[in-house]
Amino acid sequence: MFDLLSNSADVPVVILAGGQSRRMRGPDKAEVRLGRDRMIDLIINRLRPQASRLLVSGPHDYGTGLTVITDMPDMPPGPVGGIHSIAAWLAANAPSVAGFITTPVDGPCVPEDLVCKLSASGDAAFGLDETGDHPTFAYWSVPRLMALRMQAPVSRASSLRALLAAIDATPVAWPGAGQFLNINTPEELAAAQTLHAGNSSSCTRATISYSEALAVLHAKTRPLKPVYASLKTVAGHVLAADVMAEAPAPAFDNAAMDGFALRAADTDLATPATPARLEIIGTSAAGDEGKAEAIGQNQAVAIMTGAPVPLGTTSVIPIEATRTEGSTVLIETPFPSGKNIRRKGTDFNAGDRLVPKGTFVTPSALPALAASGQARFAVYPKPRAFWISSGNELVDDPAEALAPGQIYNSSGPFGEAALHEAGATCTGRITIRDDADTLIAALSSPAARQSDLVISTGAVSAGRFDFVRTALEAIGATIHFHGVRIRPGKPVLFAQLADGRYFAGLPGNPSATTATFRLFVNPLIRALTGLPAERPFKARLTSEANIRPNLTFMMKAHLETSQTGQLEVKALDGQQSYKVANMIDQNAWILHVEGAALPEPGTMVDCLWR
Ligand SMILES: Nc1nc2c(c(=O)[nH]1)N[C@H]1C(S)=C(S)[C@@H](COP(=O)(O)OP(=O)(O)OC[C@H]3O[C@@H](n4cnc5c(N)ncnc54)[C@H](O)[C@@H]3O)O[C@H]1N2
Ligand code: MOO
Ligand SMILES: [Mg+2]
Repeated sequence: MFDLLSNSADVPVVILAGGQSRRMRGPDKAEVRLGRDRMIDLIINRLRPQASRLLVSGPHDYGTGLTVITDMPDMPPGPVGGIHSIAAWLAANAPSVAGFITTPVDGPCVPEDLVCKLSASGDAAFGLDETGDHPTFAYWSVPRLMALRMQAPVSRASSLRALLAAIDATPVAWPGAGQFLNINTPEELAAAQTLHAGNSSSCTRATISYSEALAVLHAKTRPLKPVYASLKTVAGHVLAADVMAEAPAPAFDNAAMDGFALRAADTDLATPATPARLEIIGTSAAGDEGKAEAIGQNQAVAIMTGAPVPLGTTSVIPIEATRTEGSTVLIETPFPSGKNIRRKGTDFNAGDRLVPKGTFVTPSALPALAASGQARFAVYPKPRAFWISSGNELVDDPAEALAPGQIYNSSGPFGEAALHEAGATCTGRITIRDDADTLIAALSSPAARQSDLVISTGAVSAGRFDFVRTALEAIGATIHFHGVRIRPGKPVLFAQLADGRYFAGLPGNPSATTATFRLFVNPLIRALTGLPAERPFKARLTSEANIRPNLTFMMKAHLETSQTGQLEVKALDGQQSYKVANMIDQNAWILHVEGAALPEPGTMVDCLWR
């Protein structure tokens, strides 16, 4: 159940599903399918990235789990009654909500920036494009609607257009045509099927915030299916199950020093003039079975570090504190009891949880894993990633001289190394020309098919040859987000191919690539391997940071420890995303999240490791 009062800044979006579908001569439009999906589900998918509160105005929730607002009994049937009913419901159930957005259930191409644009344009607004006005795509003011209903009863004849005029709604223009498409007739349904199967490049880009995008990414990502690793291969993986100890460690009482196992009481009266004289009755070395003879009065066993202590031993005296004469050991001062014996089970016991699930296995975890006695460990596999650099201008071979217009592919090599560092394996890397068919072919190559995630660079922005989205849509991928309010890297895209592979479309400018890799691919790899989201750390800013409000900034930065051990960070000169030279000095990012106070030199700022 969602809480309408949790954040009054979020505008609720209500899907209008109450109308009859007379012209379609048939089923409820919410249930009509475009491709495999019901219209209502398509709309919900499209609205999710831009709206945190979705509701349905209609007879029921269509199995979506959304809250349903039904029309008030005293309202005339039709959309106007529906709008008044929503306003009254919100006024009663969510008094802090000032307005709401509506979108019709038969409008599957709803603009991805609908909520952002409509809610930014005053108290009441509606969509307009080259085909005219679209009163079902509108932002409605709750107080104005309530006031209107006080003035006069709602008339059966009134229209949405008249209602918008009565609350002084203003038009908000979208370029082109098609996003406000309404499916009213079988012909329009057929047209929409074509649009759905092909491209929807007419849709403008959503720009959601960094935190919203990260939330979408986390919501869409499931950890990979665990596999088993051996002691030899487990390092670098995340454990998918607790590792329990088979047996206690130490497995037996053993010596912590090279020397003699003895009974401390035999040394009680020792002095340099009258040393204790103990008979050496045997030897116990590491690896021995521990069957050395029990020690009796005035006896000792020569013993090595790690060797089992014989029965009767109360201490192990280091060899340096003794003198030997033939088969006798001489001890000149009393030696205390209980010294230098490592007792069975004092490290861990059988059945102890030695290493918890979710641990990233570093070399320092290996001693415990090895000591556990387990032969195999359930781990999340390293995500397999396929890297595609797109660009007609790109040259991979450094031996090749650049022709006019060409550049060296600078982010391809970065990709392979960064994937490795982030805990993934790179199943392949190719460079392709700027062309949708080539991308589609690359995605179905064997190496790409074997991967859990595909990363492309370039061709996700607004240029004529920026084909990534169109290509993905043509092969039935689901675009989870495209366009995030970040700098650099705003055009970044995150999607899932029809077979479930994740797809990150990183913008082509080199530091937009590295920044979006850090902001989204690193978290994706963490999520695929069951690791929790990473938290930034703080460092003192020692430079200016040229940051504007209303955007999340990733600044190339250099981090170091000051004389006093304080972490200090400076933004590098040349933040422009085409510049690569300063990345040599980059070992961190300054992460300024949209909405936070603008950082001044000397203040603490959030940082991410390189
Ligand atoms: N009208 C608009 N233009 C641009 C926008 C926008 O919103 N509206 N966004 C800008 C931003 S921000 C970025 S970032 C870039 C992203 O562009 P694309 O992802 O479409 O990438 P391309 O157009 O293919 O290339 C951009 C740039 O990067 C160079 N590049 C590409 N790949 C590599 C590589 N592997 N190694 C080195 N350099 C590479 C490419 O040559 C271009 O110079 O779009 C802006 N434009
Ligand atoms: O991501 Mo772009 O200009 O922000 O490079
Ligand atoms: Mg481009």
